[in-house]
Amino acid sequence: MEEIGFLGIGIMGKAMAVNLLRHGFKVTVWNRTLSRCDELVQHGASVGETPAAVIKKCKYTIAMLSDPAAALSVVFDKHGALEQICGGKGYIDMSTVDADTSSQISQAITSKGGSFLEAPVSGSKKPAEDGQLVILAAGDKDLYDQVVPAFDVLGKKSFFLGQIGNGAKMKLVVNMIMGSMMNAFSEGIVLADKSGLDPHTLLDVLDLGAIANPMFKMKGPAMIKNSYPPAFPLKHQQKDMRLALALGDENAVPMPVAAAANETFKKARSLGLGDHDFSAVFETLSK
Ligand SMILES: NC(=O)C1=CN([C@@H]2O[C@H](COP(=O)(O)OP(=O)(O)OC[C@H]3O[C@@H](n4cnc5c(N)ncnc54)[C@H](OP(=O)(O)O)[C@@H]3O)[C@@H](O)[C@H]2O)C=CC1
Ligand SMILES: O=CCCC(=O)O
Repeated sequence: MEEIGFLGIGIMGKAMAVNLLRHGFKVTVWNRTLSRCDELVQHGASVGETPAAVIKKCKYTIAMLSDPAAALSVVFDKHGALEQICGGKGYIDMSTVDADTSSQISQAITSKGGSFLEAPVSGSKKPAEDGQLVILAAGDKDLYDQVVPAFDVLGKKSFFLGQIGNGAKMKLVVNMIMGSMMNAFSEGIVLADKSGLDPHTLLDVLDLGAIANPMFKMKGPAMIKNSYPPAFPLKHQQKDMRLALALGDENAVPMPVAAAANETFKKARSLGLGDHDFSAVFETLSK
């Protein structure tokens, strides 16, 4: 494959770009806080001074940015991706955003002759480091076929879900379920503890039953120790609950459980826990 551009070297972007470099891809990176690119240079990356400079250099550019405002800013602002996008170039936004944001970016890119894929991912820091993400792509099928070699490095499975918006919606549905589950899990740990049970035994019992899952297994022991090293920042989980609730609103789907979960994530943000892992929502219940 040609050289790949990578915009956004946060928790996920860094792990994904390093993974591409490890597998022999040439990668040019950009990050708003440019100094965060230094570590990538040590892994063999080149640095672009602006998103436009990266697009100019690379046939394909991936973006992995925090939220809709960031995704739009990197495309539309001065020295943004749109300034250099043209026929023959592909832009792949892997950030978690809503379908409307993705459509706006798609329309802008394609109106300049470029091709566009949205491709949000399921899986967190460790799966990103291990190339075990689940990729939820939608948009330009030709571009999808061209970037499969990169997706094969980044993920264990890619889905092509059809028209723009379907990847974004699938991702929001998955994260809405995850956020609600994290709240129920947190309540369960607190209930076990306060009613005189050993929370570690609860984890063992859960792990042997029908609701066993990697999230409970991975995060439970740290939560019991009130430790929340950020893999998936809580502020991003709350953003995803908010966007999923808006999708529910558009489609007249009642979501009382997700709405309650969103409130606890908001409460956690108000307590200054936004940059902790989303499992820190536990703090709102255990205090
Ligand atoms: N962490 C996870 O487990 C997962 C995260 N996601 C999604 O992936 C995306 C990235 O997440 P993650 O890496 O965890 O987040 P981080 O907060 O670690 O990184 C966010 C990135 O976005 C950049 N950014 C933020 N605002 C702007 C802006 N206005 N203009 C330009 N760049 C900006 C940051 O730059 P700077 O360094 O300058 O702040 C940074 O590169 C999010 O959409 C998240 O929901 C999806 C799956 C899993
Ligand atoms: O968007 C973040 C997803 C985190 C995960 O799937 O573990």
